[in-house]
Order: sequence, then structure tokens, then C-alpha cells
Amino acid sequence: MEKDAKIYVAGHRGMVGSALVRHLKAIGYTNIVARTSSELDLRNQAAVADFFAQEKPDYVFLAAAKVGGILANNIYRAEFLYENLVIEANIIHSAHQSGVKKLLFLGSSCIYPKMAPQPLKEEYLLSGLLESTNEPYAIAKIAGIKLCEAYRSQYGDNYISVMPTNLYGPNDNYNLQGSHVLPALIRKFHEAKVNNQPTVEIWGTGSPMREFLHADDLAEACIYLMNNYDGEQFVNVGTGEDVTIKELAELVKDVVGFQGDLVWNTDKPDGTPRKLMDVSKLHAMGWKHRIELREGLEHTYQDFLQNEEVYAV
Ligand SMILES: NC(=O)c1ccc[n+]([C@@H]2O[C@H](COP(=O)([O-])OP(=O)(O)OC[C@H]3O[C@@H](n4cnc5c(N)ncnc54)[C@H](OP(=O)(O)O)[C@@H]3O)[C@@H](O)[C@H]2O)c1
Ligand SMILES: C[C@@H]1O[C@H](OP(=O)(O)OP(=O)(O)OC[C@H]2O[C@@H](n3cnc4c(=O)[nH]c(N)nc43)[C@H](O)[C@@H]2O)[C@@H](O)[C@H](O)[C@@H]1O
Repeated sequence: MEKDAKIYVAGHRGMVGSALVRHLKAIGYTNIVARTSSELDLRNQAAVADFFAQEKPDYVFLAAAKVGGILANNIYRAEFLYENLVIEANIIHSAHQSGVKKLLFLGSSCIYPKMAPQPLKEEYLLSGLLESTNEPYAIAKIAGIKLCEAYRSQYGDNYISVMPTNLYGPNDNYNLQGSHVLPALIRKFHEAKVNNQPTVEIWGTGSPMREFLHADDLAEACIYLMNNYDGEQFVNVGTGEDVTIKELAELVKDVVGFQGDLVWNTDKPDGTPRKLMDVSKLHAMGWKHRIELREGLEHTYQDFLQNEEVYAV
């Protein structure tokens, strides 16, 4: 990307979008265009088309989506499918119509079959049934990958797709009903500590395994790929290391300093048993994550403490 290029970050206020804006500005990209969802509802096809016709961005990072954890995905199935389909379709098509040079679409590790071999290689896509709790979201993300492939095939558009693993970091979602596990545990252990509660409830059995990448690492990887990768094949982005939910809970308990006990609520779903990304393609290109989980957790807990009144609404 040229330093004076006009870069549109869709979803710039979100965890990933805000990390992208931070990193882009830090390395000298200052011509960044962005709109909040109240300024531009990306579900509105005509409004998106008008925005692209007016702004004509050179590059697009598509980090806008309806995002949530296992419970939200399983409850709001129609919203997760419809909103993510419409947002990605509107942006990808308008990018084509306005002549965007390059677009990076953000998918998710949930696109892979529930029981695929581990670690997950990009070629495992569509080789088996999906995890039911987030199938709508996964189908929308797979459609986004296929849209980018189809616009490249038919029109020659340079649209690439990135599949991140579970993410965490500043501006994460700390709403206990809608969030992912890591921010939920930070909030639960913190509130139990300050309120002297004897126990903290953790969902599921604790046996599923998850990989966690800090949003700052993801932002760096996305900028790296936007500047260095023009391939059709989507690319996994992760750390290549995972932990059980039980190990994660013990780690967050220790970082937060909660002294009580864990209580497992097995009425809540475990979801996919494991979804460890094979990141050998990305490593072969020369990029590797830098923030290890414990260090990332310590930074993220400090960020939570500094922004609790905003995050813990
Ligand atoms: N979080 C994860 O663990 C994870 C893992 C893998 C992949 N991803 C992917 O990474 C991307 C970013 O995720 P995130 O965690 O950063 O999500 P997030 O914090 O929830 O941010 C999503 C952003 O999308 C925007 N948005 C949603 N609906 C919109 C609409 N109708 N019109 C305009 N903007 C809309 C929101 O804008 P406003 O703030 O202005 O409302 C928000 O800033 C998504 O594609 C997600 O699927 C996330
Ligand atoms: C990356 C995301 O992965 C998501 O799957 P997934 O990792 O299971 O989503 P999470 O909500 O992070 O749940 C991961 C695991 O943590 C357990 N867990 C334990 N305690 C909690 C808690 O308090 N809150 C939450 N949320 N989980 C908890 C949960 O049961 C599940 O086994 C997909 O639903 C999304 O679509 C997206 O793809």
C-alpha cells in the first residue's frame, strides 16, 4: 500500500478494526476513511454503494461484522447469517464497482468442519459438517471467502481472505451473554474478586481447546498480507498453540488474582472440541505472532481495568 493511499477500515471501532487503525497510523498510513454503523449501516446496499462512489478508497480492510461468542451465535442464528451475508456482499460488490485496488476480508476459524483433522489446514474447508452452534455465522464467512474468489475469477479483482483464530485485546466485547470466552472470564474473575464471591461459573466441561491471538498481532498480520500476499487461497492466522478452556480459566484466575473456586456449568455448550490453525503457510511467508498468551492476558486485564466503566456495561 502506498503511504498516501486512501484506506477504508470497515468496522474501525471494533476490536480488530481499532487495532488496524492503530497500527496503520503507527507506520505512517494516515489517509484512513471510516464510518460508524450509525453513520453508515453496511446492511443498506444503496448507502454502501453511495459511500464507495463518493470516497473511492484504494484499499479496504473488511472488519465489520456481527460478531459474538458461542451463546450469541446459537441464539441469534438468523441475525448472524443475514447481517454478515449482507455486510460482506454490499462491501465486496461496491468495492468492485468503485475500482478498489485490493480488499482484505476477515473470516474466522469456525469455517472448518467440526471434526476436521488438527491442526486445521486451509484445504480442509467444506470437507465435513460444521459445528451447529455457529453454523449460520460460519456459512456467512464461507460465502465471503467464495465471493472474494469469484470476484477474482470473473473480474480479476485482488481480494484476499484471512481466517483468524479466536481473538482478544482492547475494545473486545465484555457483555457476558454475547462475548467470547476470554473477555467473559476476565470480567467474571474480576467481579468475583472485587465482590469477594467464593466461586466463578465457567460454561461447559472445560475440555475444549482454543487458540488465542492478540488483536494487535492480527492487525500486523493483516497489514503484512495486504502488502505482500496476492494469492487466491485464503490464509490462516493464529499462534499455532492452543490450551484447554480449563487451562485458560486457571490462567485468567491467576492473572486477575481471584482466590475462589471454579464451578462448571455443563448445561452450556462446549462447541467445537478443538480448532487449532495450521499457520505454516503464514510462517513460510515470514510472519509470526509476537504476543504470547500470558503477556497478552496481563495487558488485556490492565486495559479492562482502565476501561471497565465502558466495557462492562
Ligand atoms: N473476535 C474474535 O474472536 C474473532 C475471531 C475470528 C474472526 N473475527 C472476525 O474479525 C472481524 C472483526 O471482529 P471484532 O471482534 O473486531 O468485532 P467487533 O468488535 O464486534 O466489531 C465489529 C464492528 O463491525 C461494525 N458493524 C457491525 N454491524 C454493522 C453494520 N450493520 N453497519 C456498520 N458497521 C457494522 C461495528 O461498528 P460500530 O462499532 O460502529 O457499531 C463494529 O465496530 C469480524 O469479521 C469477525 O468475524 C473475530
Ligand atoms: C472465533 C469465534 O469462535 C466462537 O466459537 P467458540 O470459540 O466456541 O466461542 P466462545 O464463546 O469463545 O467459547 C469457547 C469455549 O469457552 C467456553 N466457555 C466457558 N465459559 C464461558 C463464558 O463465560 N463465555 C463464553 N462465551 N464461553 C465460555 C464455551 O463453552 C466454549 O466451550 C464462534 O461462536 C464464533 O462464531 C467465532 O467463530
